[in-house]
Amino acid sequence: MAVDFLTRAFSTSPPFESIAHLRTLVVCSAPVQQRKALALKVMREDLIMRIPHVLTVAGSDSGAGAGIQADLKACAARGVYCSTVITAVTAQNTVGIQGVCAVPEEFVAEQLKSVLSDMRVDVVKTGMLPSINIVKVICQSLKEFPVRALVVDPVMVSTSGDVLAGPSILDIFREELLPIADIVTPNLKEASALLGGVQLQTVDDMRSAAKSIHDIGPRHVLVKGGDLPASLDAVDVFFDGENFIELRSSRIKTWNTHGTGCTLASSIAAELAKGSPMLSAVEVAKRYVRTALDNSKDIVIGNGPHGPFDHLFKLKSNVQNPCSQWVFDPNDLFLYAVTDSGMNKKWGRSVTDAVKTAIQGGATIVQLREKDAKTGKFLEAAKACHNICRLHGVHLLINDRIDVALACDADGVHIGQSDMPVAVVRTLLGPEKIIGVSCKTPEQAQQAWVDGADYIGCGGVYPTNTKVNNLTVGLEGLKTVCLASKLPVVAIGGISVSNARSVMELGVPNLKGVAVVSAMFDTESILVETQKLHAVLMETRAVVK
Ligand SMILES: Cc1ncc(COP(=O)(O)OP(=O)(O)O)c(N)n1
Ligand SMILES: Cc1nc(C(=O)O)sc1CCOP(=O)(O)O
Ligand SMILES: [Mg+2]
Repeated sequence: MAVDFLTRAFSTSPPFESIAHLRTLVVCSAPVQQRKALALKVMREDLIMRIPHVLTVAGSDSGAGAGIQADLKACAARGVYCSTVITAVTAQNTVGIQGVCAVPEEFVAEQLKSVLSDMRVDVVKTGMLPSINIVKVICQSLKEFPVRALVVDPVMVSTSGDVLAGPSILDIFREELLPIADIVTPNLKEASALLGGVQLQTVDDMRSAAKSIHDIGPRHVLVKGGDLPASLDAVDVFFDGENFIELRSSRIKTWNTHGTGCTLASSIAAELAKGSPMLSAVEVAKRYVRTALDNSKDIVIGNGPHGPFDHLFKLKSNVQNPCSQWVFDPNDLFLYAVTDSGMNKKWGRSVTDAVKTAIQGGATIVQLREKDAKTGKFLEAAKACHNICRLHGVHLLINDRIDVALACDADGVHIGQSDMPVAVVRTLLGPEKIIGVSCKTPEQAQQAWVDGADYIGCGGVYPTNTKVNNLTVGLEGLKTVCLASKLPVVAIGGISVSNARSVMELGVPNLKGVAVVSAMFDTESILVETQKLHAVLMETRAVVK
């Protein structure tokens, strides 16, 4: 049925506008005598609500910071179902591991069969695997019951330094488990052990290790650099067999890091189960772990040096859609439309028409900046614009108003230096939402990165009438901020068709686009002016590249 449905879907013409529209088109395009049966099947599919499912195969941590318990909490937080196969029971707390009791491999096999033969598991994630035979049993079960993806966290040593799987396990990891893994996520010690004890001290070493581990057989490798000297940023190296991607973030200063490895791997599994591509899954999982750590700095549980953190921090604040999968791409900043209620009023347009036309003209991201709107009207407009943006695959951000962004489940917010602090906004919105911050200086840009923003808006590049008393930083100021920024930058302020080229020709790699208000919305034709801006940007992109 699924294949049949997809075949029809992709041969559907004209293009469908929504899944509901597509389903109707598919049913109507079937021969008359098949339509009723097809409609019933489609309705039944609509009614069956499948929840993405991760099976974790790992050890139990009695302290509940890591292992099976961390996996269950992470999956719950990320909105997927998690079943469990327990490979070992540990007596463990925040001080260390007091005892380990491995589960006999026959009983691991029995648990695997129970789950895999009955439930539709999307992704399997492995953690602590205390014996060679347990690894064999897992590989065998996965042959018998294939799943969509296998995430291997090659757990060997706990945060407290206790050994959870000895060197004898390495051969079977290399020979049987890694070759069937979709991603393996070693930390520096584990990567070194997998490669026979090579020294890993720099990011270049991590790249070589990622490549060598990839040669063993997994499709993707994430070498986690958390153990690099604490003075450096946190860097993980992702390798897909062709490209290396350094995933950098500032370090969160906290002792509560017990269980981060398990949580990251199960969060990656959760995103894969929802259908994310691998790099997006890794990025979202990293952001989730980072936000959880940031929200758990003050927790005190136990007397040991590394306490657990709060996976379910979101329960303390607003709950967002856990199944959203759409990750921010800095290139979305290319042509950034920022609305203005005064301008729409002047030209007699609704904000929804203005947004729709800007997107038709080539806007790649939209911000609702409705300074005069009352809250109720703003929310109404935001909901309507969000529907339009979703339909066109364009992110919608809300200027200043975190409450409105939450209420309409917008993709994020843009805030200024005197608005709510980024870290607080991040807690309110969660790890997946986009946060942009206005910055005029290198110091502000650095702080935005440390606080977990996604991009910065830098201006005014030129004088503007849209924002009163706005300081103009000029092209030089923009360049200085771009060079100091670890985040992508969008330029704003007085930018139009006549000067957009000069802005983009600064040629700084993290300057990703221009944000425009009046040159788009204070015009007779939003469509024509947006198209012109888009064309200029495309030309400069070709030249700068
Ligand atoms: C993309 C982008 N950059 C900068 C701003 C300005 O934000 P802020 O400093 O909060 O000023 P107001 O827009 O609230 O007047 C922006 N909105 N968008
Ligand atoms: C909203 C805003 N922020 C700025 C900043 O410098 O941070 S300049 C600005 C107004 C941009 O409007 P226009 O494209 O009409 O000049
Ligand atoms: Mg603001």
